[in-house]
Amino acid sequence: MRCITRPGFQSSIRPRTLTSNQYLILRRDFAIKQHTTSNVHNAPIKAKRSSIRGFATGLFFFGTGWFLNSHFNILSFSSPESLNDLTFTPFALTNKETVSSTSAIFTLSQSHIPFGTFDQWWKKGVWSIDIKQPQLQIARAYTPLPPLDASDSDVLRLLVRKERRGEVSGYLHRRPQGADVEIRGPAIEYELPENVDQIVFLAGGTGVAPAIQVAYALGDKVRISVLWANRSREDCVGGQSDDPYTPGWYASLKDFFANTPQPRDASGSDKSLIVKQLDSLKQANKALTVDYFVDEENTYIQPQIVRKAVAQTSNEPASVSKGKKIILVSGPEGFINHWAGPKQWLNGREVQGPLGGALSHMDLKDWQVVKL
Ligand SMILES: Cc1cc2nc3c(=O)[nH]c(=O)nc-3n(C[C@H](O)[C@H](O)[C@H](O)COP(=O)(O)OP(=O)(O)OC[C@H]3O[C@@H](n4cnc5c(N)ncnc54)[C@H](O)[C@@H]3O)c2cc1C
Repeated sequence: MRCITRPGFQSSIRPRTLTSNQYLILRRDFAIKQHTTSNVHNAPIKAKRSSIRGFATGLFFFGTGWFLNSHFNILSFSSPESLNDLTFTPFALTNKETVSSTSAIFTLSQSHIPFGTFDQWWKKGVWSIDIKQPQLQIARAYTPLPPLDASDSDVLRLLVRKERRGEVSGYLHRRPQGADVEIRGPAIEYELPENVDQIVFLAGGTGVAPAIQVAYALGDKVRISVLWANRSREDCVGGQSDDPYTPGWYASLKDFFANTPQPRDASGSDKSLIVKQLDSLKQANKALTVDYFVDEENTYIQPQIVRKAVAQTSNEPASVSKGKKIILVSGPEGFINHWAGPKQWLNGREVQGPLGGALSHMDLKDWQVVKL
């Protein structure tokens, strides 16, 4: 191997004993340096003074900036505490409401958050924020639930399932009330097109949160059919389907022998918080329907149910329904894969990938499918 000496290193291999010529050259170098540097002996003192002055000036500007920012929020663009999609900012966990044995709604707020921070986001479509687990330095996305009324429009309410051995969901469920939680975002997951007029939403578990966002964003303008599947009834207590599904003879027979629990009627106070929010959205939009499917009750979303939902919402005369028709699929990976096929990774980004799964075998005509 050839050994190359880099120019910067050449001075370090200068011979220890100098010839008279070399000695003269060194002296000349020293003389030139002395000539070009005025008052060499005072230089360290001057440098020290100017660095103190620089430090004091820096301190003054930093202190003034910090004071203005913290007292008047003048420099909000540089505030380390304003919510942004690059750095994490602390929010306080102000409330935790149990929904079921595995999920809860967490309310996160910040006392100085500017009024109306999320107003624009509620109109866009589906959006999320990231929550950080600080010990492991990992983050996961969560989908805020729309406000119940004007009083909670500047807080974030998140429906979070506690995954078995899940790092971030477990961390969040362990946080005591009043503790800080670090947040980044918001980030748009799916922007609703302008001219949408029909939506069928297939939601699995906490995948109902984006369905609630969409229903809230569209108000009473659009026909929406939400088909919500859960493993157990405790996640959707009191949820009554608008179009009750009649199980086939096989499921009925299985129910009979397996003593399958039947859906309970629930009074308003027994209803799960999510069912209550869906009910209040239905009050605001008479064209919103919700159907509940529960694994432990042997009710599942079936292809014929999706076909029916698509046909129902398509029954408008062509002159009335000119807008887009969209099927949104949201939930755990397995749920999305089953209905629409897996998403794909392209150049480090997750993209839709081709339509697969059960929906690819249906004649969906002009319906567009979006995987969330
Ligand atoms: C855009 C978006 C929005 C979302 N919105 C919501 C929402 O509103 N609510 C919600 O609850 N979730 C939501 N999620 C899902 C959420 O981001 C997390 O993926 C979820 O909370 C699990 O994260 P975790 O860190 O708790 O689990 P992870 O630690 O990532 O674990 C995930 C799963 O892998 C298993 N696992 C982990 N380690 C091992 C191991 N060593 N061996 C075997 N199994 C293991 C765990 O048991 C768990 O089931 C959303 C996801 C996205 C992408």
